[in-house]
Amino acid sequence: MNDSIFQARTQVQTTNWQGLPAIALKLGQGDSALICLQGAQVLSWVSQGQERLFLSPLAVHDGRTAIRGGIPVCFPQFNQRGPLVKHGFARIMSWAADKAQALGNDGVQLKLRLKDTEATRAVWPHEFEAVLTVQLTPGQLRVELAVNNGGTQDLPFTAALHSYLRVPDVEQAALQGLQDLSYWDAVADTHPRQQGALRFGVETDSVYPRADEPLQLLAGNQPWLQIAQDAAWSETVVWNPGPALCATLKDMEPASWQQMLCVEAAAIDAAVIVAPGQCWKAAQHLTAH
Ligand SMILES: O=P(O)(O)OC[C@H]1O[C@H](O)[C@H](O)[C@@H](O)[C@@H]1O
Repeated sequence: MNDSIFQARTQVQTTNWQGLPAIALKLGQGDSALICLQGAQVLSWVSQGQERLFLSPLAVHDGRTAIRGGIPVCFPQFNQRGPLVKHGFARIMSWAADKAQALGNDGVQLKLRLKDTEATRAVWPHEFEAVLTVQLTPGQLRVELAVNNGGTQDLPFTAALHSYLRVPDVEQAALQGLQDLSYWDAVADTHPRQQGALRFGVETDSVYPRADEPLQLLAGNQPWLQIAQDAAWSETVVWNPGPALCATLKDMEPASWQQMLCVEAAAIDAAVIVAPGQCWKAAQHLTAH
């Protein structure tokens, strides 16, 4: 699929990832992204010649299992905070892609849609349309989740953009910007206050309130990524399984925990409620250094 509205060197191609339908975006400047229709999941983002997202070499690709890596969309339930499958059904369903559109001089935007079906209504009795908008511009990836309530009842949900960021070595990484915030350490089940930057090496699973300023992820002492989230994402979840939990995850190599860090834009502590006819939307913005 090449489109004349694009600059000669901006490319949009239908392709596949491990046999699953996918769309590849590439800018004239060289940055690229790969989006799988299963889950509307961004699986790859290459900026300045470096892969910025982690995708497990053992990720399952059977079309019905959650894909380990990239940016899974958790909707309409985060984790096991409700009766639905873990992290909701959106990540294991096939979304429909609109035609890609040009964005500025050298950018591209792709919207993917998921609507209620008989199967979703059977487990979650709501009429909805979720729209994931992926915007790729030089050095930046912006991912927005919108949820439209097409029904006559309030639509309550929790959600997250469960971004798996690739890092050269998580034990040499630091995440800045969450200091002084009180958070829930889900591993210890305690509510401490964050002292300084986050460092990694053991299992980390923590829920922070959203910080006012963008977060900075350092690799060694070098800036690696900036992570920002719109205010409607009220929480940030930071997850790394560490060596012990990673060894038990069938779709991760034992050492994979060293190459990833999940920094998730989340709306989970209180359910979002969308009134009939209304829309909720919020984006996560990743900027490569
Ligand atoms: O293995 P998954 O179902 O993809 O979940 C992976 C992780 O997601 C989030 O980060 C949660 O906070 C973790 O508790 C969970 O283990």
